[in-house]
This record gives sequence, C-alpha cells and structure tokens, in this order.
Amino acid sequence: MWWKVSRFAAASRLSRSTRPLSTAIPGPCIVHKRGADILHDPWFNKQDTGFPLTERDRLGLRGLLPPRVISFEQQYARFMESYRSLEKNTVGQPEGVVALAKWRILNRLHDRNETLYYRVLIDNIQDFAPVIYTPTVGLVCQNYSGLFRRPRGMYFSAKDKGEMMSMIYNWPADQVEMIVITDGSRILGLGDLGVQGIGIPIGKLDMYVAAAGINPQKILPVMLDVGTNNEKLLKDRLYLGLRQPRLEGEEYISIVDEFMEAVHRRWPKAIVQFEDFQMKWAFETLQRYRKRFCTFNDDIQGTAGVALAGLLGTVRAQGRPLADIVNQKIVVVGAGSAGLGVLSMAVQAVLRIAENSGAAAKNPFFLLDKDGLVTKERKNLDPMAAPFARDPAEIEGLREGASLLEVVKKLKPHVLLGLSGVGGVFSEEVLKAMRESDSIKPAIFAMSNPTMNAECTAEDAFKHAGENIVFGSGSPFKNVDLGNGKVGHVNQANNMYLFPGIGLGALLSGARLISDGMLQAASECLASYMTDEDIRKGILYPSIDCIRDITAEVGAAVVRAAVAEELAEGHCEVGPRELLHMSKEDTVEYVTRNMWFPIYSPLVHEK
Ligand SMILES: NC(=O)c1ccc[n+]([C@@H]2O[C@H](COP(=O)([O-])OP(=O)(O)OC[C@H]3O[C@@H](n4cnc5c(N)ncnc54)[C@H](O)[C@@H]3O)[C@@H](O)[C@H]2O)c1
Ligand SMILES: O=C(O)C[C@H](O)C(=O)O
Ligand SMILES: [Mg+2]
Repeated sequence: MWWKVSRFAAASRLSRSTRPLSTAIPGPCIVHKRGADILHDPWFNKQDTGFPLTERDRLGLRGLLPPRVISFEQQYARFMESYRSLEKNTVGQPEGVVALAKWRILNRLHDRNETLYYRVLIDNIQDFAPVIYTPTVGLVCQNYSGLFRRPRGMYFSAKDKGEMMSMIYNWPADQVEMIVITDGSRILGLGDLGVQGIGIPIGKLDMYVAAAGINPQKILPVMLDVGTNNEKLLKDRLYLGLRQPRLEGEEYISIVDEFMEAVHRRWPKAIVQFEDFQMKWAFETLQRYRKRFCTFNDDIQGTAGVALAGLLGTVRAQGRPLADIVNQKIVVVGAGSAGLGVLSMAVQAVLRIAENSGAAAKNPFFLLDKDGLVTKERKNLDPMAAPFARDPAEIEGLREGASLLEVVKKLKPHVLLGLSGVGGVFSEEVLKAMRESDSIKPAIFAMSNPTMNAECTAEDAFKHAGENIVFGSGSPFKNVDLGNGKVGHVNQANNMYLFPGIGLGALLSGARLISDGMLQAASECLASYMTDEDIRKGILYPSIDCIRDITAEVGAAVVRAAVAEELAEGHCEVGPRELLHMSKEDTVEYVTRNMWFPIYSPLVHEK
C-alpha cells in the first residue's frame, strides 16, 4: 500500500508515530454549504470524484459529478504520477523554470483540494518543502504579481486604516489559531518585495500544517501592505500592492497596532508570528507586543534557537563537553535581525553553561556587518549591535572594520556563521583560511536565503575549507560527494526546525505570551535531539523527513516550559491543572494527539 512505504513513516526516528492509524474512522466534519459551493471550496472538496454516493445524496451533489467514485489513494497516485512526469519532462530546462512549474502544479492542487495537498506534502516533505518553502518561495514572491490567480490569506493596507476591526470579520473561518504576518520589507535576502511578500506567510503556514499539524482551516496568512520602497515594483504596471513609498514612524506603527488589536478582538488565543520585517520594525514590534499578545518574531527568535542548537552541536562534534563553548571562537557575519537575534540568545546560553559548569565566562563571539568587524570604536554604532561590539583592547591585532578575511586569518575561528543575506561572502580565500581553524572540525553555516544569497555553496565549503568541516545552510543543498565513498553532510540550518513547534507549543499550552524560557526550551530540545553518533558524523539537525516528530518534541518542551513558568492557561478541554500533571511523555503524547492529519472526513450538512 502506498502509505505503508511512505518515507515519512520509514524515516521516523521515534517508534511513536505522529500518523494516526490508517484503520481509524475519521470523525464527521460539519459543513454549512451544499451542492456546487462544496465543490468550489478546497477545505471540503474531495477532488470532486472522491465524494461517495451517499455523501453526494446528502449534500446535493448528485448529477453534478461524473458517476465513478475515485478513492483517495487513487487520487494521490494520480497526482504523484503527474508530478513525476512533470519532473521528467522538464529535465534540462533552466532551474527557475522547473522550480516554478513544480510550484504551479502544487499550488493548483492547494487551490482545489487542501486534504490531498497536505497529504502529499507531508508524505513527500523532503521533495516538496523546497518548492512550497525556501528557496522556491523566494522566486514566487519575486514573480507574485504575474503569477497571481487567486488570493490566499488576508491583505490589510495603509488604505484600510480605521476599518480593520470590521475587516477581520470578513475571514470565513470562525476559529483561527495561527497567523503569520509580513510587511514584505525584507523577504529572505531579496529585500523589499512589498505586497508580493505574501508568499512567505503562505509558505510558513504550509510548514505549520505539514510539521505541526495545525488544521489548515485555522491558519491565516497576512500581508500588511504599507507601500514599498522598491523602485522596480513601483514602476511595474502589474504590481498588485499599494504604489506608494512605505509608511514610516507613527503612521506605520499605528497600522500594525490596529491589526494586532483587531486580531486579538476576534481571536484572542491566536498566535501571531512576525516574519521578514526589516530589522528596525522587527525589533520594535517584538518589544511592543511580546508582553501583550501571544507573539514571536521568527527571524529573531526562531533563527536564534536553531543557530544555538547548531553551535552546541559543533562543540559536541569536536568531542568536547558543552562547557567548552566558552573556549570557541565564533564569527557571526551579519548584524541584522537574524544575526543579533542569534547573538542575544547565544550569549545568554553561554553565560548559563559557564555558570552551571563553573567555567570562567568568556565571550566567544565576534560580529561583522557590511562595514567589517564591529568594535566599540565604530562610529554611529547601532545600539542594537552595541552589546556585541568587541573592545579593541581584547582583540589584539584586529582593528575596527577588519575584513572577514583578516578576521578569519587572525582568529582561526571554530565557527563561521553567515546571516548577511549576501551570496558568496564566504569567498574561496575565506574558506581556505578556515583550514587553519583551531577546531578539529571547523563549522561553516551559510544561513542566508534563498540559495543564491547563501554565503557559500556546500560544494565550495567542502572543497576549499576541507573535508572535515561541519556544514549548514539555510536553503537546502545536496550532500557533497567527497570521493572514495565519503560524503560531506549538508545540514539545513533553517528556522523551520523550530517555529512550528514554538507556535504549536504556545497554542496547546494556552500561554498568554511566549517567554524567553519557552524559546530556550525549544532550542535545547532541538540541540539534544541528535545522538552523539550522528553529531560525530556532522549531522546536527534531524532529517526533514522527521519534521513532525521533532516538532512534537519541541512543542512538548514549549508546553512544559510554559507550565513551569505558570503561563499556561490550557487549551480547549485541557486545563492548566491537567497540563501540570502531565509527564514529559504525556505531554509529547498530548501534542501529537492534537496534530491534524489529512484524511477525507464524512461531511455532514448543517444549516
Ligand atoms: N536560515 C534561517 O533560518 C534564517 C533565518 C532568518 C534569516 N535568514 C537569512 O539571513 C539573512 C539576513 O536576514 P536579516 O533579517 O538579519 O537581514 P538584515 O537586513 O536585518 O541584516 C543583514 C546584515 O548583514 C550585514 N551585511 C550586509 N552585507 C554584508 C557583508 N558583505 N559582510 C558582512 N555583513 C554584511 C548588514 O550590515 C546587516 O547587518 C537573509 O538572507 C535571511 O534570509 C536565515
Ligand atoms: O524563510 C526561511 O527559509 C528562513 C528565514 O525565516 C528567512 O527569513 O530566511
Ligand atoms: Mg524569515
């Protein structure tokens, strides 16, 4: 049977499966529509031919469909056949053309039938994540106005000021649990894409459904269109967003305030994830809302947890105890929302580890931005970067603004971590200089997205920096063939390993807010997920095939942290007292049980 050989189940590391028994009888699903309205609704549509005859009778579909009933399994096989033949037929065509063709076929299925769409996505996550998420989502955003066929999610624009409280009620679902919002101002490493950035919340929420099992009827992608400063888009006749420069200052923040209040009024328990906001607004909105609403910024906080898990992994990969992190030299390239988010969390973790192990706390971090090494001598030092600027007296031989190459040659760092958004900044010379690293297993993280913005490719990293490196990248690269049967393992150092678990854990705990402790628990869970044996092979993160399992573990860690901090108010029928009495295993089981899984449910009509 096709589902028995699914790679998802085969690759699952844990014996407990996040997939329900295939024999389980699905519960009914109440619909408030009938007839053709059902066929046009991707939440309920069963690819038309999948409606059994009794259901056709009940829902007034008789006569609207050809007589033959096609099973879910047959529909699944048929879709996969078309996808595979598209793959075959596009061999040799330019990469971007193939990527968009794959995105189109998946997007069409998404528009028609969400159950089948999410099932093929879950079962083929390794193949499909790069199509619906990073890196193809970047290309989709760049071409969004031309690709546009149907809207998805909600669009709030600067023109809607004063109207949002009523507009929010235009969304057709009664319940929304997870919202991802962007203002399109820093889409991956591609800059300001205005309204076209809506592709990012859509892709992130697809991962929420696939990895965290959030019901797709309870997700909401949101675009806050406050204009764009992208000249090319402003001149583009087809551009679908507001053709005006971005709002700034009070005008800007009052729009975000209004949106947050409207959402909170209609769905007080919904989690709001901020995504791909330019740095100043990313930090400002996080500070402004994190105590008032259940919200987090994925680029600052999700990325930090994934990077920290990677840094701890590199210490283990060298066969050293975690406390040795204080003795590492870690160069962070990029002082934006992601780089500074990583540093904030990692500095706290290093202090904690040093305190717990009795080691003297040392600062292992060195920060560079577009103007080179950031020191206290920097003129107009950004206040957000100031806590991480080095004192020139402590870093003998390195000047303010030193280039990356100078820094690497002088320091011989253990880790090079890129969040600069600039493709190729880990040049051949820089990578070759990493051969002199003081680490027996130097680590290179080229975390910028999409692929062309990665600081280096996997191939170049292994070629120039040596075969003994540990490598991670934000966008997927294939493992590198090192010859003689040896393989250079590529880790996907992407916040997708954490944000679904953070959101799910926050939701199921019913926490009022997302605390540092909950985020730290998520990161620690990811950091301890891999075995020593894997880590020694340079495998720092689980395979994406296991993303539901790792998300269940992360979600449970977040729930437990919320309970420990007395932030958990419970979810649905599970109250705070029940959460309090759950063991670790019970909590994982609770989280897993709450994951939605795509199967056709019998539809029952109610007026
Ligand atoms: N892998 C992941 O999970 C993940 C998560 C978040 C962000 N990212 C990626 O990180 C990148 C940066 O995101 P951000 O939000 O921090 O952007 P940002 O615009 O806020 O910051 C970019 C930073 O890079 C610096 N920079 C630019 N050119 C540089 C150069 N040549 N050398 C050194 N530094 C340079 C800038 O000075 C700035 O400090 C993006 O490409 C994004 O896709 C990846
Ligand atoms: O979207 C991603 O793939 C990761 C991250 O949130 C980014 O902004 O690059
Ligand atoms: Mg992002």
